[in-house]
Amino acid sequence: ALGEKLEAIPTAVPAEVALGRSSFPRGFVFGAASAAYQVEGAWNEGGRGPSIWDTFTHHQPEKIHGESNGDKATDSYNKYKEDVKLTKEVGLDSYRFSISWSRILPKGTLLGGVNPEGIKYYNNLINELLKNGIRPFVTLFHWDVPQALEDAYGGFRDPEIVNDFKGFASICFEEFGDRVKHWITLNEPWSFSSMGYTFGLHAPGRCSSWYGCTVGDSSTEPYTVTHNLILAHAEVVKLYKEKFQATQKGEIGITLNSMWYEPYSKSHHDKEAANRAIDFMFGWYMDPLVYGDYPFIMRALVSERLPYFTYRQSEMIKGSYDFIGINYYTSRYAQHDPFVQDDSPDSSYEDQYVQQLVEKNGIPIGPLQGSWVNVCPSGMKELLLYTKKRYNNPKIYITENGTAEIDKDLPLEQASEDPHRQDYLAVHFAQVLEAIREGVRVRGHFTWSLTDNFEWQKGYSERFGLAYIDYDNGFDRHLKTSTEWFSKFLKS
Ligand SMILES: OC[C@@H]1[C@@H](O)[C@H](O)[C@@H](O)c2nnnn21
Repeated sequence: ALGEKLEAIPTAVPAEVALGRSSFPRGFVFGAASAAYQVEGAWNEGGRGPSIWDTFTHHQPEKIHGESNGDKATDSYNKYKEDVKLTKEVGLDSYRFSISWSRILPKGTLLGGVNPEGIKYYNNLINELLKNGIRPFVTLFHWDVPQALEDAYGGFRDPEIVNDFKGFASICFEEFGDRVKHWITLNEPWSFSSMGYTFGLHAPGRCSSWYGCTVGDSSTEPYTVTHNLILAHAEVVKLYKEKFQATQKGEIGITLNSMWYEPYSKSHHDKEAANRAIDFMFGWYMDPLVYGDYPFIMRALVSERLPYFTYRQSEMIKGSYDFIGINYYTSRYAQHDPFVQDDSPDSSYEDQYVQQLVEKNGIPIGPLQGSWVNVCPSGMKELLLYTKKRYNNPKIYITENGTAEIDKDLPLEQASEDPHRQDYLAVHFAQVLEAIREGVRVRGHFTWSLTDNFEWQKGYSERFGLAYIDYDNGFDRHLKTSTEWFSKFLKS
């Protein structure tokens, strides 16, 4: 079938792959994505209050490549019209972006006051998109907790944040819901809780001392933070469905990231390890959303460190989505990591007893692009089929999928050449199409990212954009060569 043929040559897909958009179901949405802290800049302009990412990059600069930060990012706060123009030039249907919580509520709470300049900025962005026939897909939370809430009660470590997240969401639904019809509550709760609280590599930079942090506990905080994220998500969905959906007629969901896991060997133990790996990354969230509680294997292995939902909470969480957003980039081998006698609970990562490997017998699971994207298109299809089978075939948007190149300070001409991105997208489109033909209800695909941007702990060293940002020359935007193919694909 189409998928196999393309997958057989994952990095040399001919550009004329007959995979035009017309192969996809009518109405399938092709978009590109971004996130507030990674693109806006203007960190202390227009009334914006600080977020934990401003604090993290300013106070722990050594944790970020080149000690860089998102103070200016790609200056999208001032250049958003250029970004909308790029989206239109490529021929995309939709632009996924996130709203900066502390730009709308500088103190994080409704009581702290709404920032009118923040409301104005997002109205301008939404109106510019609609004027150009581009559909806004809006993420409410893409990791940028207002610092004021971190100071007041520890952010997502405290259930009080559920009410403040509801307050933020209610303002967004009221102010933008007449034009925004696709809402995502959270982006990647796994990344926020694991990178921020297990490994301490992302804001707020908390983890156990043996992971190198001065504050935090990798064995408990990721579970507490995840618990409050899930409750915050479900309360906001309840708010939208009770107060806004009937009149605004939009849809609301959540974005979860997951790798796909292949057993390292055919052994029973490694097959079990692959199941644990997907449960500790994807099931951690999908099981509560579909079945009302965490995966059994997590209950068994994490035990008293895994919080409980009340019956009412469980009922509220179950089915709290119109769609599931899936962010897929790459896959890993899963190898059983045996129990040892004096095992102490280290972290939400060690709790799964899985070695996640990139290579088997010295051969990578897929050719490496950027610093961590091993091109493994079959993993996209496997994850989609798994979601269909295990979680009652939900409506799905691929809310992120893309690849990167390491910044080599090349001249503009060379830096804009990205045949690897053309190959990457073509083979992943093929896998999505295969999954759709096997009954998976995929309704759209968003490429990460529209432009190069602030890549978190990697700073500006890794470029994921369809458009190149020339940080040395006025932050000019230049579409990369892959978009020549992408535009043809979207028109054919
Ligand atoms: O690393 C590239 C991108 C980040 O830039 C996004 O902010 C994040 O949602 C994500 N998840 N997986 N990969 N990504």
